[in-house]
Amino acid sequence: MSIKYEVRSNEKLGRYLVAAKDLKAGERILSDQPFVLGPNSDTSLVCFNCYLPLISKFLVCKNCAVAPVCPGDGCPEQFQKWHTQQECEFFRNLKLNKGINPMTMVQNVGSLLVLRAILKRDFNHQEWKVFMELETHLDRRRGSNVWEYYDNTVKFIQSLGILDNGQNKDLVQKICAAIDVNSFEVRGPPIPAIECAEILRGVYLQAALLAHDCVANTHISINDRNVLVCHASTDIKKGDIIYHNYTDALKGTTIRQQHLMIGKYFICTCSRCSDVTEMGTYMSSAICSKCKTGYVSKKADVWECNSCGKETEKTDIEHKIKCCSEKFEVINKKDEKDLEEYIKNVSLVLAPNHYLLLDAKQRLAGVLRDIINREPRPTKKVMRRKIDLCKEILPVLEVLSPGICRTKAITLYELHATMVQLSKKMFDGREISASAYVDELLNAEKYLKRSLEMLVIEPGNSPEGELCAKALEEYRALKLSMAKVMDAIHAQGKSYQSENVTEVSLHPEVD
Ligand SMILES: C[S@@+](CC[C@H](N)C(=O)[O-])C[C@H]1O[C@@H](n2cnc3c(N)ncnc32)[C@H](O)[C@@H]1O
Repeated sequence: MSIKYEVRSNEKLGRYLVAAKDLKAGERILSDQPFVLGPNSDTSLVCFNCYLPLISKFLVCKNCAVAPVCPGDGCPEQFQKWHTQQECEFFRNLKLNKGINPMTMVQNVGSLLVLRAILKRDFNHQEWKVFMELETHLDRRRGSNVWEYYDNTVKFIQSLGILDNGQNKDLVQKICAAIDVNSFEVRGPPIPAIECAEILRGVYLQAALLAHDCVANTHISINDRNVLVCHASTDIKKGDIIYHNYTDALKGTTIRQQHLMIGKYFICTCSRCSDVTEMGTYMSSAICSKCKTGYVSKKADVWECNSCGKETEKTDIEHKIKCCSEKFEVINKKDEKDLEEYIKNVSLVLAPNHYLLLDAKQRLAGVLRDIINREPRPTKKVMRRKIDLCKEILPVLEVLSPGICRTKAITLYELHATMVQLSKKMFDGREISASAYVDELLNAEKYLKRSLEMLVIEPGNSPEGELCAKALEEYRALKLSMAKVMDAIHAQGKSYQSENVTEVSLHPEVD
């Protein structure tokens, strides 16, 4: 494989990756095995071998008699195993020499990742050296709350007697810092029956060098063997910096910056962070209380309307946003009515793409999807509402996550699915002609194809990979439906003529 990236370094970013050649959207840039993978520092008990949660009971590894592992038939075969022979031997010696017992491990599961990183020192010296060179911001952490927070981990590791005499607790703090600053969130194995997973953290030594931008040009996926693959999400020119977004693209600038400062110790100065309109989305703005049409956005210490120019005291606007945010915390986010009510009220105060509204709209689209899938005869009103919500969310995603984006792919898929269902219902009810039905299916096909273009790079065995397989099936079914309707049109001696209707969600609401 030709070289896709080079490592550079500068004062501002430290080390970072640049494209060594022109890269096309969807092109694979790198693939990386985890240097270390494990549970979060505040996790509840997980199996040391496969990372499934251990809820009520567990066994201990037969060989070392220390590591807590899955009860019953043991860890499911298909999951990767992390309690290595070397670790097992290490625990066995600890038990023999220091009388360590399984309860010590149960109580310190949050320090397992750090322990596993230290054990790498003896078994993979080269990788350990690279790990130790990662950015840690140790001086910024020294004496802070996070330093204190990891005191328990320091004490636990010291109690195991694995640090050489000359090594002080700074080494453990450095490992904690290297993990905090450089790790990626990794989905643990799917928990049987409840279809969700523990969130783990993994350090990937190549991917750790990716610099951050709030509008990234890469797409990261991690498969069920925990291999990280980084694709270009847009075309990247040779010499351009390869960026990953360390934070959530669907949050406003203040929240993203807080997250980056607390976890990664820098102030982001990207084009989105430097633009009060957040690239024209007005994602953190409120509606102007004077002219009622403009959006007020934060400009240094005041908030200014983009239409009438009125300046509003920072405290006034920030109080309003805080109220909307607190209200969002307490509503039932699985309830259609609560979400609709919230959207209605908050739309009077905040700009239409405000991140709180977008969050509420995404959740409402999910609730409506469940209703549509559950009900034997979902109403057209519900389907139209879901279509409208997807169409409101997509343009924002298009701006903030250009090119390949997981949320966009899922939203496009959902949009297509509901368009197909709604147009079928209307055609079956003789509310639209066969040609209008074909028009609708063609529109849905466009969304589905765009979704598929993004989903194909997802690992086959991930939830998105499974969605890709489903979307492919639906693509075939859609083609078949269109062919059948066309045949029916021809059988009547007519030909298909596009009616160029606007998409069905905009038709008058008749149920
Ligand atoms: C995951 S590491 C990236 C690799 C790191 N530059 C190195 O040399 O090891 C994250 C750190 O890189 C730096 N960094 C990444 N993106 C940045 C950006 N957009 N602005 C400033 N610093 C950034 C910060 O120091 C951050 O804590």
